Amino acid sequence: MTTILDKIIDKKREEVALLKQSALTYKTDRTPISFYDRVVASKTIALIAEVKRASPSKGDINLGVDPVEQATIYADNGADAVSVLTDTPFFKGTMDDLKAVKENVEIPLLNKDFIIDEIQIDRAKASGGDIILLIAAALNDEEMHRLYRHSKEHGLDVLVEVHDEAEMERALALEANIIGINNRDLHSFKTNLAVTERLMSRYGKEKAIFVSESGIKTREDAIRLKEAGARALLVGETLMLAGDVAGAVRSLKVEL
Ligand SMILES: O=C(O)c1ccccc1NCC(=O)[C@H](O)[C@H](O)COP(=O)(O)O
Repeated sequence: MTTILDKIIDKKREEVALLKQSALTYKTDRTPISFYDRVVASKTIALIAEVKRASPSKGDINLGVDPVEQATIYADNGADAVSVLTDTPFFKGTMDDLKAVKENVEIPLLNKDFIIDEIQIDRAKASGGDIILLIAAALNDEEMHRLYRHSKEHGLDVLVEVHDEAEMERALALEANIIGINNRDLHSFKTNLAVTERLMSRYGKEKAIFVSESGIKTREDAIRLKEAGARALLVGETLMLAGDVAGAVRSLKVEL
């Protein structure tokens, strides 16, 4: 059965083909900021706070958001990284959002996109990204290894995202040091924090930093995921819809 991810990746292939045809090159000598080091040093659960205008599961979430204003509130209230969704067709984000946030915020930035080719990694780094995302469900082993190596050679952190045991085994075989467990089912779009609990109980917490992703709403959720062994949380919709964004960020930063 075709998932939304298959549709997104089909569109991404067109985007990558156009990028490769263009005369643009993505060279930069900047040194990315380490998210991994920040998490290891942190005494609280780390928070990756996301700028997310829209999504396939929810449609429009917050189209009027100013990414710089939102990211500044995140950073000023204790977020450890900002995730900027740069996919346009499905999430209504842009690479310009990432560049603008980079100019104004000093914590690490995750270029949240659907990476299938090295050129997107080079573009991410040149546009201010410090972390890139590799989604196990979208890549075969050869692609994951090649793209992981390319990112590491360029000094970037890599968040390797998994949904189930089989993908977790592949991420661990890669020796990924940051693994995201996505609580969102790609078929039904339903989120279930028990996915993190199930995978964390099966795989040793020592092998990587585990980030619980999607469907996180409250401080109680953060405590539950910390108790399951997660060292970091990735939160989008809850923060994009919060009346008090600063308070929402602070409430998720639970002590380890
Ligand atoms: O959010 C979606 O609808 C979605 C659908 C298909 C693939 C990816 C999707 N989201 C990307 C993400 O990983 C989330 O934006 C991120 O984990 C934050 O989730 P949330 O806090 O539930 O907004």
